Amino acid sequence: MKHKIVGKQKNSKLCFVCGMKNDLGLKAHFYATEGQELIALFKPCEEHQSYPGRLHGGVASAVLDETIGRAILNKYDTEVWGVTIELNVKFKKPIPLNEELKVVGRITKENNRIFEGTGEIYLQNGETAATAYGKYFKVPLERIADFDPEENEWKIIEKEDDPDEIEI
Ligand SMILES: CCCCCCCCCCCCCCCC(=O)SCCNC(=O)CCNC(=O)[C@H](O)C(C)(C)COP(=O)(O)OP(=O)(O)OC[C@H]1O[C@@H](n2cnc3c(N)ncnc32)[C@H](O)[C@@H]1OP(=O)(O)O
Repeated sequence: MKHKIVGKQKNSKLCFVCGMKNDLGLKAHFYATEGQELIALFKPCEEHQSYPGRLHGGVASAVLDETIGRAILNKYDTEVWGVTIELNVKFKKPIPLNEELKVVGRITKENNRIFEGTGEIYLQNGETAATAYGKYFKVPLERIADFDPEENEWKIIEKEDDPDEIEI
């Protein structure tokens, strides 16, 4: 299925998943789709392994968590932030290193205190490697972190190969 991309989310400086200056991080890029989903693209490397050649399940969980947690920004931009209070991940296939992976996340339920969502990691052959359900507590950003957007380099990072559509 082709997903039309309607926008790109911002990256940060040091977040493990989206920090562009975190040398051990995933440096994932996040694209909002026409269908109100969010797609993360990232390429794990050797430092992200568990068994040799296999992505660590905790790292897979981290990227699923952030993709679902960021999907709320498609709707509210930066007005609503959440902290994860529950994450349930199912690992269905080994996830390889050194190849680009796609993660899709979406919000499935929301009220004034929490939001919930689901997500999946897809292998290059289209198989679903992991699925997740996450629950998030809405917290104002100033209660989550002492966050200065400039200091934390919170900005859109444009790449020459930013996609107009993503096929999964
Ligand atoms: C510009 C910025 C750039 C940023 C840079 C880039 C980053 C962009 C990332 C964005 C995407 C994010 C994706 C990753 C997000 C994380 O990784 S966040 C890190 C992991 N999570 C956490 O640290 C959360 C830790 N927990 C807490 O801080 C506190 O438990 C909470 C959630 C704030 C709640 O605490 P509280 O305000 O003191 O409230 P409390 O009375 O304890 O609970 C309130 C209610 O929630 C319920 N509750 C609390 N915990 C739970 C639970 N685990 N399960 C079920 N119910 C619960 C309680 O039972 C209570 O219910 P009621 O009794 O009122 O009915």
